[in-house]
Amino acid sequence: MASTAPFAKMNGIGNEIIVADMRSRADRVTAAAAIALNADAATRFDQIMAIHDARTPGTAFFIDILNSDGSKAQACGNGMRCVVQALAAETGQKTFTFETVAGILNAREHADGSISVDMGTPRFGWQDIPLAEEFHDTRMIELQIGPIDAPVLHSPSAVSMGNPHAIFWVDRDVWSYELDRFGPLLENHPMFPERANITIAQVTSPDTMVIRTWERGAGLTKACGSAACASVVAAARTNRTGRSVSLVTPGGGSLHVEWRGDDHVILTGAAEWEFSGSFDPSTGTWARDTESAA
Ligand SMILES: N[C@H](CCC[C@H](N)C(=O)O)C(=O)O
Repeated sequence: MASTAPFAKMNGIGNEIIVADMRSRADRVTAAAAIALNADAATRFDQIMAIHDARTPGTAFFIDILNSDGSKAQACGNGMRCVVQALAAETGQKTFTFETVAGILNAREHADGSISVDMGTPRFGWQDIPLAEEFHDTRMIELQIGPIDAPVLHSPSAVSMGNPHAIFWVDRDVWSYELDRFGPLLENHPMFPERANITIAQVTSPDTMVIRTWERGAGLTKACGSAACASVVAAARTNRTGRSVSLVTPGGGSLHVEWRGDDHVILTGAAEWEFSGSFDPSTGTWARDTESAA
């Protein structure tokens, strides 16, 4: 058995996050540990954000991201805010430079407690997302679900925010779609060789949007930060909104996304600590800290 590592159960406007402190150790959180933690109602999560020692000069930490099915994710905006809040509380520092498999990213905690994460630059090339077929223009790709002559969802925009996203535009309330039924089919559609995060988005004004996301490797979640970023970028690219948009997510929380003139996408929102404990990164066996809140 590996020695235990501290963790904090947190959430980013309802996106269920475990921040694991893997500093000063060489092992990684295993897929088996992720699956075991997710099987326990008390530690059920959408992503584990594992903080490792830096491996590149100029960065403070390397962050490894796991989905609840044990697979790896390249980006997790809501989880990054939880990491920032945990590290800011520990160190008093307000700005951080992280490395993930998708590259370097900067984040900052503001005086009001909200946190902004620079999610980097979006990519639109079909090979970058990736898609299985060549599409010259990924603002709208050919993909539909439901009856062939009356599809329920069709013609999504596709975007990479380091991870693959498809955004289906809808006119009706996002709750009126059976995302729990269509999500798994679309996530695993042959169009997406690395699977995809599936979002339905209703634009409500040039600077507001409501989204619901079926996450790759995690299923329906209360919020998905990279999907919020992908949705705003795709909405701006298709002239549905401007480049600065507030989003409402199923957790009831709100996120703000700005696609800056320098092409970087900035995600801003809250993060919340729930309880702390320690766990075995190889098996997922865990215990709550006795002084930790319920
Ligand atoms: N909840 C995350 C996204 C996780 C994406 C993950 N499901 C993937 O496999 O790409 C967020 O806030 O950005």
